Amino acid sequence: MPVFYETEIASPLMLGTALYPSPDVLADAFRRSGAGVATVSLRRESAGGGDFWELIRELDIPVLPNTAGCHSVREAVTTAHMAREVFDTDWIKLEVIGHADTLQPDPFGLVEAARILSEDGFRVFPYTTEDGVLAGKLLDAGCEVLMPWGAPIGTGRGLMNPYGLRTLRAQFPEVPMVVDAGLGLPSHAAQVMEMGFDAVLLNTAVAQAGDPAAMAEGFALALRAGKLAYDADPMEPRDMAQPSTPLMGLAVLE
Ligand SMILES: CC(=O)[C@@H](O)[C@H](O)COP(=O)(O)O
Repeated sequence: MPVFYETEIASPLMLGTALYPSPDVLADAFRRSGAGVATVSLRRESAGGGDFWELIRELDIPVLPNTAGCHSVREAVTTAHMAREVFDTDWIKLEVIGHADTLQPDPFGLVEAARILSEDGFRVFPYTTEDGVLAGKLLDAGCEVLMPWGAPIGTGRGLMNPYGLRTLRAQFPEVPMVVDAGLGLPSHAAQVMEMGFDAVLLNTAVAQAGDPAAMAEGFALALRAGKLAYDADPMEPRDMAQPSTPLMGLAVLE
């Protein structure tokens, strides 16, 4: 199972806690999928109050607070400090949004905030793009985990740039990596694991499904299938057809 900052988590499924139709549905989705980490937003916690925190505590899994909605380094750093106090963890999923429409990360702000927070003892999980140069800068800034995007948050489009993600995975084979955001279907999660990534983080695809608990379980099964396939050393695709049935014993027609 994936290890992040010396902590092994019970499942490669990291699940967000926003957008569910009710707290009971949220709890069902977590239980049925056996998700390994719950991501929470400080803003959500502020709005939901003590009941929400109680619900998360009852899940009894590690909590990864995030700086969702932060558009500047200052805002993200301040939010991370507040989250550390509220959730009593030094883990922080760092989002510094650079574009209001696409919610694309701001690479410059992200690196700066990652450095400030790492120096202050945070264990940073940066939400980033699949850019390998940016990844190297984040590692230099103190990050020991990377969270490249699959597609923009909330789109459910699956992997926009599989080639870029594969390249990133190959460039830093020892770094734990979580593909975060934009996944819409369990098959997208299987694809991530087949590429050798360690985990996925998703929210909208489960929370907005007609049956969130069933969809969460579907993702959990797909992650397992993808990981099994990756570990089983899959065949290389080839261009030319090659018969899978031996030709020996074939009838000869004159
Ligand atoms: C929950 C959380 O952290 C989101 O910001 C995350 O990026 C998930 O994205 P999707 O909602 O697209 O799965």
